[in-house]
Amino acid sequence: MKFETTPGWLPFHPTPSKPQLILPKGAVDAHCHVFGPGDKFPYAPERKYTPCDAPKEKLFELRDWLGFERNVIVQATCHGTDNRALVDALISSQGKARGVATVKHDIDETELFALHHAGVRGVRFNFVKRLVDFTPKETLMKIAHKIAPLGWHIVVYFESVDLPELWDFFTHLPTIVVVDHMGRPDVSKTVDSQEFALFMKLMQQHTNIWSKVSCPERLSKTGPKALYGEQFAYTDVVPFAQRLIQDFPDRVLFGTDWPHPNLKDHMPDDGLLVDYIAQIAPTEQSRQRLLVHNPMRLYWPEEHKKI
Ligand SMILES: O=C(O)/C=C(\CC(=O)C(=O)O)C(=O)O
Repeated sequence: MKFETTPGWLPFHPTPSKPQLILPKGAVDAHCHVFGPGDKFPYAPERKYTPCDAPKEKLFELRDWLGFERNVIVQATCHGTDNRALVDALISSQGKARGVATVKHDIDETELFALHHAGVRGVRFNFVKRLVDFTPKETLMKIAHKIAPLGWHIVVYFESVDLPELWDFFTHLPTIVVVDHMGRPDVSKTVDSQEFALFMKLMQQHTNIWSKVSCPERLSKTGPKALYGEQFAYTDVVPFAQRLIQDFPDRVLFGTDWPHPNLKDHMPDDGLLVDYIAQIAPTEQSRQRLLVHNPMRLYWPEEHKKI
């Protein structure tokens, strides 16, 4: 099937620069997506946007160019609960990718085992209203209890203003919970604002909750943008990521978010996004934890034990 992208869709950067930052050996890009290609893996009828194709080959090329060794591929809402593109990418990665799927509450054991076998290690619950229709919390809790025995975790994506309402649900989940993009703070408020303090409290009180310190390009209001060689991009987001890395060094992950769906303003140079990591994790030790130790513990525990 042929798909028209959402009007104004920004395609991923065609020629990312080579990062100046040399990533540690074994670095994991812990948040990225594959889209389609639509003629092989059609986009879901219930989707809220139609992206440009971003196939596995491009993702793996980018992984090698940027200096990552592995990917965690996260199911995006444009593919709904059809995980075929994700599974195909995981299988062709030859063990270098693990996945986070989106599943229906009535998924059976055989389907779950097949996903596990392909490399899926978690499910994603998306609460961002522009991206998904509402699913009752009881339904999500049912899924949570179904996947918990597999040792999987749950990735949650929400807007910071919705955290108070979601608090009880999150804190009753039976697995590790990974929050996408720092819970999307409003970075025009300070890192000490009530809003971010609530997120910090969530992390302090619940040691099963982790955070991705990803997506400065989505959260930044004042830039500067990761374009044209900028080595100090998105400075308004840096204090938020720094605070999380400092206070919870063993529960943070970083991902590029390639191919950056739904950006309206600009498309970052992924090489410069990698250089951004030097601002939030300035020491080799902090980068080792953020990019190797933590994601390996969560996604490749069997190998992590050997490191
Ligand atoms: O890529 C991301 O993490 C963020 C997205 C897309 C998304 O999450 C999805 O479609 O599932 C966004 O904010 O539009």
